[in-house]
Amino acid sequence: MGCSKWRAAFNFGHLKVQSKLSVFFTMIILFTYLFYCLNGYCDSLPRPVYDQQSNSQTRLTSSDGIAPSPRRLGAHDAHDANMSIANSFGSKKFPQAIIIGVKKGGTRALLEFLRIHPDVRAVGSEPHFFDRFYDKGLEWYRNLMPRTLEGQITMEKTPSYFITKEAPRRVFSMSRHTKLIVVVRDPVTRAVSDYTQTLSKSPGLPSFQSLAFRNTTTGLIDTSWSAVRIGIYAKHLENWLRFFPLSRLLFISGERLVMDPAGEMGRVQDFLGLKRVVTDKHFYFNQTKGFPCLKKPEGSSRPRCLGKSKGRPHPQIPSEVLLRLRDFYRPFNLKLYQMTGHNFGWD
Ligand SMILES: Nc1ncnc2c1ncn2[C@@H]1O[C@H](COP(=O)(O)OS(=O)(=O)O)[C@@H](OP(=O)(O)O)[C@H]1O
Repeated sequence: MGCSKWRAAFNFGHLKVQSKLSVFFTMIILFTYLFYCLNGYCDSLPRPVYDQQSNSQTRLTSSDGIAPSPRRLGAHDAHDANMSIANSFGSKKFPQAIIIGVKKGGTRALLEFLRIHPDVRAVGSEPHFFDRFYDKGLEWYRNLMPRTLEGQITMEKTPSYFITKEAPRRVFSMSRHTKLIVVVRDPVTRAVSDYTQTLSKSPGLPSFQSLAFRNTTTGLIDTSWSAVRIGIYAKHLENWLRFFPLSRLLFISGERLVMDPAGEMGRVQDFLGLKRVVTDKHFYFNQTKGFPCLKKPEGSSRPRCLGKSKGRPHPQIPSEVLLRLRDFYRPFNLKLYQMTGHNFGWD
């Protein structure tokens, strides 16, 4: 009985076979569309550019800093689904600006602060293309980049580029117009910070002083220890200046980035030709962490500080060791001040 009703409803006998077929296919398309909509896939329809831009600001990354991981977001998951929309628009470009150093200078803080700017899109993790993965080729590198819309800047940060001999030539051959940002920090504190990081991974590490000195009695510094070598900024900078004019480089003070993040961010935005969108309104000083944190980091509406590995306590190093290291760095620091025309006030 039921079957005959259906038969009657779908009785297209008066139509030609061709018309029957076209009605049949139309219904299949309609049902498929309905099925997809019920499952939430209709969201992938094109959206106005304004939406794409606002979504692009909430992109997630795998950074070790303040960007939340997709799983941690929970209630925001529905919102995340829209992010793939933003990602399917725009195009992947080579970075126009790179934070090339220095390790432990405050490079993560700088990148996370920049990422709240709507015209900046950056890779969350460190690509290490110009030092470790250069043989993978430029297309591999470009594919790592987020999609950008007209007027947006693509960025990445890999602090080891600054000390990599081949990096300046390689970056130059990608584009001579690449803007380079270097976050420098007192080389003595930087060395201790570097040591603290290694110590956290290998608790049995020898003492700082036994690694820093080639000979403890003469006080000869071991420049082959990377924690020391990285801090000879003037030497590394010479390599970059063989390929790039000084005007293509911006030096950010790691100390000022902590004391006055908005001030340093103003300089970065000017250098990148961006509107000064990131201002003091975006920061608050977190007393517990002892560092500035973001009121509203990218991809989150809640205030967030950088992760535990950023801004951690340093082990106590004997003051005579630090003084000896300070003496060692002084001439190189002065050279850096001279080369950059900027006194970082470490001496
Ligand atoms: N806002 C804020 N919050 C937390 N930490 C901050 C911030 N600004 C700068 N810093 C300093 O950044 C240091 C880590 O530097 P990097 O991010 O360049 O390290 S890394 O090379 O990527 O491992 C880290 O070094 P440590 O203090 O030794 O942990 C911090 O001093």
